[in-house]
Amino acid sequence: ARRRKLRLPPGNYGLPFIGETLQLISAYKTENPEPFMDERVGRFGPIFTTHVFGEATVFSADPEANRFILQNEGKLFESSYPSSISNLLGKHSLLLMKGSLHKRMHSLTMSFANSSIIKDHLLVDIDRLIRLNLDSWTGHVFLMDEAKKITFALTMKQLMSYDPCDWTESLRKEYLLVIEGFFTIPLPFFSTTYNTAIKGKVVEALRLVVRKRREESERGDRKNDMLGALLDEEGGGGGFSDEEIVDFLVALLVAGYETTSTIMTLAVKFLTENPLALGQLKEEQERIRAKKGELEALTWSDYKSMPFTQCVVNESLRVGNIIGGIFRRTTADVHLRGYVIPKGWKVFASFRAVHMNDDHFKDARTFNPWRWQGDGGVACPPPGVFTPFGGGQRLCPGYEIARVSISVFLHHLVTQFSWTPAEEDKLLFFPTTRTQKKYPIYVEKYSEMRHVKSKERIVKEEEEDGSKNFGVL
Ligand code: HEM
Repeated sequence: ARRRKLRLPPGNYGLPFIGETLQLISAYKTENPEPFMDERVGRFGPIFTTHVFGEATVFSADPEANRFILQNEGKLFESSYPSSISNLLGKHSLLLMKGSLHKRMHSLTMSFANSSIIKDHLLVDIDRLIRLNLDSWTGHVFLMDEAKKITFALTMKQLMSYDPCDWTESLRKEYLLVIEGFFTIPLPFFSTTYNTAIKGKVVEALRLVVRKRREESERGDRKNDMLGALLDEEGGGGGFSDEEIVDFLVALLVAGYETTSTIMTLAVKFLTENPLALGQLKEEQERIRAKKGELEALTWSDYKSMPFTQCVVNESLRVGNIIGGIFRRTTADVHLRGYVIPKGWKVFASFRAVHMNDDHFKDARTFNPWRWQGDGGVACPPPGVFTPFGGGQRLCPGYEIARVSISVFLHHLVTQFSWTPAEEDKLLFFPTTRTQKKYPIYVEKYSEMRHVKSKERIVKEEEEDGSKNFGVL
């Protein structure tokens, strides 16, 4: 038999140094970034080589290869983030940890956010905090901004037991500066020092929280949140410094903030554009609400009886591609689907390319939640085909919390409000997936439509409320 010569995947390196970076970026700045992958997959096949962000990189648009990459984390591959992202996250974040420390901390985070914990106590707060946010909606709302407030409130509660207050709101504003500063730099992969300066304030605020909680914990006062778990972990032989704990918390905040809030926004956008799907989801949610009192919180069994909503969440994750793929570096020569990738090379497993491929999802580029309807539940595609939360040792520890938060949000939104888009808004994918105008909508609350009040009553209430509304000005 002829010996097959092992070789690098075929591809183009583009211009010296910048390679094909500009082509990649300009594709992702449009509503339809697919051609960048399509052209290369068409010419070279689903595994090809390119040169982006200063380095030769093997791209995979192949579900089996993606699965192999995810499953061999820590063996043949390790996660590899550009220095700008490492700076943003801090080196003690879960995303940047490696080896046995990563294993231990990943499972600690997973166990903190697993379904029995959500069922047990996180769900009540998720329900309450989402409702609290929606209570303030009137008239014109930027959905993306509200979704971000919600996500921040949920995360602050889950990480360190803080309810929304002036302090959390000012922390959120500082935090926004960090994140927005980071993502408005045109080439985030090259930026370095800018973020560290503003990040300082967020870090400083959290350091005070950690110090206080450490004292409380030493006095035996323990709280049942992520920070509590990190402080307790010390007993397990770890002994994290305040610095390490703060880094760890900030990275959880970063990882969950944009992702969850963007999916909330996109799900609403997709539903608005698909009245049939919205109608079916609304019917499902109204059926659940009809069995409960108006103010009663959703329970785990309510959450488990929303199959169509789960189809909508899946489909929003599939089409939204919040995390388009993951970067890795080979730690040995890797044989992959007939090619060899040398040790030390960069690899990008594109989830987006698989999610948007007609071979794996019929009419992949249309939003169709019904495609997820399986026999008696939500369909489950073959391994490597649907990976919005990654997989393997770095599977997103927030995946269940994210799904629950989005579902609870959709429940309260559709049972309490009707809405119309205030402006046309479109999707962009660079530097992150988002809508251009933060998805502005006009909302109307059903309860206000149902119980039409008498005019005198409204005038009287306004008089009573007057001092409250204007007192602060
Ligand atoms: C829709 C929402 C979300 C999406 C689409 C998402 C997606 C992902 C993906 C694809 C990864 C894998 C990264 C890799 O392999 O390099 C990941 C990791 C991670 N996610 Fe999420 N995520 C979401 C929400 C959250 C939330 C709410 C949290 C916070 C609890 C969170 C925390 C993390 C952390 C800490 C990691 C790093 C895990 C590790 O490296 O071991 N994510 N996420």
